[in-house]
Amino acid sequence: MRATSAAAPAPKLGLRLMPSPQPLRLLPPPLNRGVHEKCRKGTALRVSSEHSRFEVRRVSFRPPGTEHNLLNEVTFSLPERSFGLIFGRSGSGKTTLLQLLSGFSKPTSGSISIQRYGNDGEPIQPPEMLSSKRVGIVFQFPERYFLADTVLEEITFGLPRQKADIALREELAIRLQMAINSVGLNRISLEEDPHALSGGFKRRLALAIQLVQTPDLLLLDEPLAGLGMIWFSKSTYILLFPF
Ligand SMILES: Nc1ncnc2c1ncn2[C@@H]1O[C@H](COP(=O)(O)OP(=O)(O)OP(=O)(O)O)[C@@H](O)[C@H]1O
Repeated sequence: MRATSAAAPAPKLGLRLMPSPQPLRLLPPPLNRGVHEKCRKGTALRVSSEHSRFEVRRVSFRPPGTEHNLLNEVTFSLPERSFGLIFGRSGSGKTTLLQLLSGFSKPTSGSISIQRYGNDGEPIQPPEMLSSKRVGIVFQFPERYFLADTVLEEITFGLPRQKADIALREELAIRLQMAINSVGLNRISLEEDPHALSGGFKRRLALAIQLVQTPDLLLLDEPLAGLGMIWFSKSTYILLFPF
């Protein structure tokens, strides 16, 4: 991935791909019993290697009314169920790139899409644009976007209400409980005012809001800034194994 200004050399951005937390979990445990049975009986097993990638191709961005590109021909791709880290010096364009990935801004040129590949590694359908509804983002200062009076209202703000059937309500309740527990919000009252929380708990709340929504792409802008080492390792674990 590279990012350079059109006129002057701009600070470089980088991308690191983290190993997928469960790259080889092809079959859930109940099916594994069936697999062993089939293996014993000598039945052939077919494992599909169809997969998707999130692809950013030659993305440039120039804010309206300016003369220089903030990003120039940024290219990278992320396999499904993986974890990438964008790094670079202050002012190198990390936040600008996240805004493009989230759909808040449109690239001046280039494309951002999901591409599905078949067993032979070839694309099996045209690239799909990722709807901004399926992208979650935790901003650098998430409290600026808090709207509700209590922690619970803030987490449930975007969830379906009256129209949801019983099954969906049950699923939402489970997701809610898991999100609250996994970020450690169960240690405080859900009646607290979100703005009165400590900086660390504001970040936990912002992450819980996104975990409940189960986005296809989760973007975090400096998610670990201001958090202690223990929370650093815990939140990394949460990001790799959300539920
Ligand atoms: N709309 C805009 N018009 C002109 N310049 C802009 C605009 N938005 C951002 N910039 C400039 O683009 C550069 C990249 O900003 P950006 O916030 O993306 O960097 P960053 O890598 O996230 O920085 P930091 O690590 O300090 O948060 C900065 O120099 C910023 O001032």
